[in-house]
Parts: sequence; C-alpha cells; structure tokens
Amino acid sequence: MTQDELKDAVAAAAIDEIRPLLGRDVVIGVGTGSTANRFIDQLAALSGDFRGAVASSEASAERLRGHGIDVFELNEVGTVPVYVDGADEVNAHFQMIKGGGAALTREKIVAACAQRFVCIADGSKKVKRLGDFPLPVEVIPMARSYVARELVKLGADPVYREGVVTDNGNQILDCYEFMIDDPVAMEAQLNAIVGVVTNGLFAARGADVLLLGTDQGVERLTPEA
Ligand SMILES: O=C[C@H](O)[C@H](O)[C@H](O)COP(=O)(O)O
Repeated sequence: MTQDELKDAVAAAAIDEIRPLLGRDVVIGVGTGSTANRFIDQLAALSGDFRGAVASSEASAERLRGHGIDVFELNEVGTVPVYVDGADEVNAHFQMIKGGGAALTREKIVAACAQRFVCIADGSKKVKRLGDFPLPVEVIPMARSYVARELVKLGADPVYREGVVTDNGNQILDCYEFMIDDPVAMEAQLNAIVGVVTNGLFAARGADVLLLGTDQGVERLTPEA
C-alpha cells in the first residue's frame, strides 16, 4: 500500500472509532496535517450526525468549513469527547513528537481538552525511541536566539524554520540531534525556557488509542503501561 492509501485506511478506522460518540450536541476535536486532512474529508459524510468541530489550525478549520462542517472556538465548547490527529513519531507508550506542520501549540491545547486522543498514523511513524524526527519548539519571535542558545546547552542542534509563522504569530525552532531519554521530563524542561510557547513532545498527555496503518491492515493499539 502507498502512504496515501495507509492514511486513508487509518482515517476510515478513526471514523469507525468515533462513530459511537457522535450525536446532535457533540463537537469533536480535529487535528492538522495530511493524515488529519483525510479524516476531515471522510468526516464530511457524517456531517449531519454531530454538531461540529474544534480545529487545531486555521488550515483544518478552513477544510472543515469547506465540507459544510461548523467550526467552533474551543472557549465556546470547553471540552471535547474525542480528538483525532496524526503524529510525526509515536512510541510504545503513545508519547509523540508533533508539530511537523507547525500546529503543535493548538494541537496540544485541543488535546488537553479532549477526553480521548485518537492518534492516526501510517506504520512509518511508530518508533522505539522519540527523536529522529527533529523536535519542533514554538517560540515568541523576540526570544528565538535566546531559546536557541538554551536548547544548544541541552544538547540540541536547533534550526530556525525560516518563513514559517504559526497560527499564533510565532516561530519554530526544529531541534536535531536531541537525546530524548525521558520524554515527560524533557517536555516540562523545554516548556520552562523563557520564550518557549510549547514544544512538540506530547508525553505527559499522550494518545489513548493508536490506529496504525500497515500493509496487513489497520492495527488498533492501546498504550503499554
Ligand atoms: O503540526 C502538525 C501536526 O503535528 C501533524 O499532526 C503532524 O506533523 C503529522 O502530520 P502528517 O499527518 O502530515 O504526517
């Protein structure tokens, strides 16, 4: 199967996963990226079965609206029963690196407000150890150089993602060569640097279900303790 076919397959599995949760008052959380886009496209067929969505990016909000799905502000909604999103890497504990599409901060906010996080990914995203994918860190623009120096002290090789402005008006540093031995501790440590808005480690709050696309079909996995 091609990667696109795997993405379509996990998107379809996510539709089956959330279908029992839908209802006229239900607003669901929707993520960002090429895998999430396929989920959005398939969600269109169910648009009469739920109230609408909260999106983790302007791009996803636009795509949802394009399918006639109402998009709500998270502040209007409070919590969502489920959040469906992709990942750049996911480990056996369902801790993830996210933010390849620069949407990490809004993704983390919607995930924090979700009762259940369903991660959809093709098999190439499953890793033993997080960190081959460069870890994105969203920074307030005036703090970029300072934060980069602090990241170097922690052993990273941060690279400014030139030309990218997040939906929050901020910038991204991609951290190469990071040894991520303890994702929960590292997530907190990076967030404590002044000028960091958030980082792409989703470790303290990982996914609850992983729908992983493989050539043998979609595996439905729950995290190892
Ligand atoms: O900022 C982007 C997000 O974290 C995406 O969910 C992540 O990069 C995965 O994207 P894709 O499904 O395109 O591989």
